Amino acid sequence: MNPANQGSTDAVDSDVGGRVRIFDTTLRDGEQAPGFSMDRRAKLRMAHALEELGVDIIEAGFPQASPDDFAAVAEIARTLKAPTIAALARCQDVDIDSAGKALQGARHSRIHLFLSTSPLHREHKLGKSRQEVIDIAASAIRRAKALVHEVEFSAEDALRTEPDFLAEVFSVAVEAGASVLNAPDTVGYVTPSEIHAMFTYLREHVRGADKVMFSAHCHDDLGMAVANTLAAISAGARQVECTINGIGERAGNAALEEVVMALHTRQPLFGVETGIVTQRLFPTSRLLAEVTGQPVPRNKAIVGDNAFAHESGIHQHGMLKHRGTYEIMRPQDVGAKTSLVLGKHSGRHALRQRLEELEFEVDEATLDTVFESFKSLTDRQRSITNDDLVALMDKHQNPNHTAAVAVES
Ligand SMILES: CC(=O)SCCNC(=O)CCNC(=O)[C@H](O)C(C)(C)COP(=O)(O)OP(=O)(O)OC[C@H]1O[C@@H](n2cnc3c(N)ncnc32)[C@H](O)[C@@H]1OP(=O)(O)O
Ligand SMILES: CC(C)C(=O)C(=O)O
Repeated sequence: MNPANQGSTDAVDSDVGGRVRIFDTTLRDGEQAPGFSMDRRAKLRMAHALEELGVDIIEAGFPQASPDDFAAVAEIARTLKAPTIAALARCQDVDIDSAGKALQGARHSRIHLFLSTSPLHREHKLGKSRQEVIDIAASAIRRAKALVHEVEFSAEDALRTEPDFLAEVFSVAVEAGASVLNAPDTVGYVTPSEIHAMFTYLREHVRGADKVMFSAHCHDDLGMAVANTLAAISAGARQVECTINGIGERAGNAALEEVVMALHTRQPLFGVETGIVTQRLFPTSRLLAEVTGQPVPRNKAIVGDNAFAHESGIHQHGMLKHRGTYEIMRPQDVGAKTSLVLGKHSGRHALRQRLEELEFEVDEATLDTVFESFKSLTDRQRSITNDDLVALMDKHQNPNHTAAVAVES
């Protein structure tokens, strides 16, 4: 086993910074959302890409969900070398045994057990008392522990659970052998200050807290999944569960690329590192879009087409003087490129720069004239290509040339 991948070996201490483990659940929580399911072949392709990206743990699926998911987890477990491979299981023997079997070939294996702890879920979903929840969790952890290298226990709906009861469930989970304790915000309900307070409380009140790793798993129902994940890290979480492009149940999970680049870009603020090869973020995002057939929204942070694109003249002028005026990350650090898109909002500086790139010599008078034609064209056309510019210049230089007329019509 590679100690660097083992949850129990890295005691949590937010005050001294350290390494945050990236637990990718694109292939489990991500694929649970309508429209995102992946078959075994798609999962294997994504798993290889996630390994290249440098994630620490890949949650490959839920083996009890279907024969194909069992096969996908088993194949990923057999094939991948570096990351820990995790499989989800309810606290039921059938799920645990199935997960254990699927993970048999893995170099580093983890069963991820979950059981609801909030009053609402205890009463309406499980119909179990507090003590029954504790007993079921403990016996499931013991069973799982015999099958794999390590066990993660998730208290489903943790952030709506009474803190003292949650601390008790987690304390028993540690005694039973869990080495990672995940407190998910299952329904994306809390705010950053609330999740910070919960993780601080848990680290102070769980018996054996110093021997385990605390993990955050945040959903985006109120658009706070990434902010909440970062707040949990500030409170000592050293594993975070996230997905490529933020896909996942309902409004999704915390987007891996956003969490990682926030930690990277604001490193002095958070004082932690990840093992992510950030240059692989963009290609991995695009691969997911390809295998699921779900395009990435243009304005998506980090990996959307517009994340490093500038059309406004004032911004383009700033970018041409110093890219730091309008970009806080280097696009090449996430595997993307900057683009200055010419359109309705562009100004003379960007137009001149593009014309010079196209090897036109542009004096002020030419620029003024061509700029006027360019602006009229943008009222009819959303973006302007190099061919359009060549035609505009041709019309300017050869007013009687017929090819240029098409541009104006
Ligand atoms: C927060 C999360 O994301 S949890 C993960 C959710 N993901 C999924 O559900 C995807 C995969 N799921 C499936 O394919 C199916 O739900 C299966 C195969 C796991 C189970 O199917 P079924 O046996 O038909 O049960 P169904 O899904 O209708 O109901 C859930 C059952 O699990 C029980 N259950 C729910 N959570 C847990 C848990 N953590 N531990 C033990 N039992 C649980 C429910 O009480 C219910 O039990 P019941 O059948 O005795 O009433
Ligand atoms: C299984 C758990 C971690 C989960 O997905 C959730 O609570 O959202």
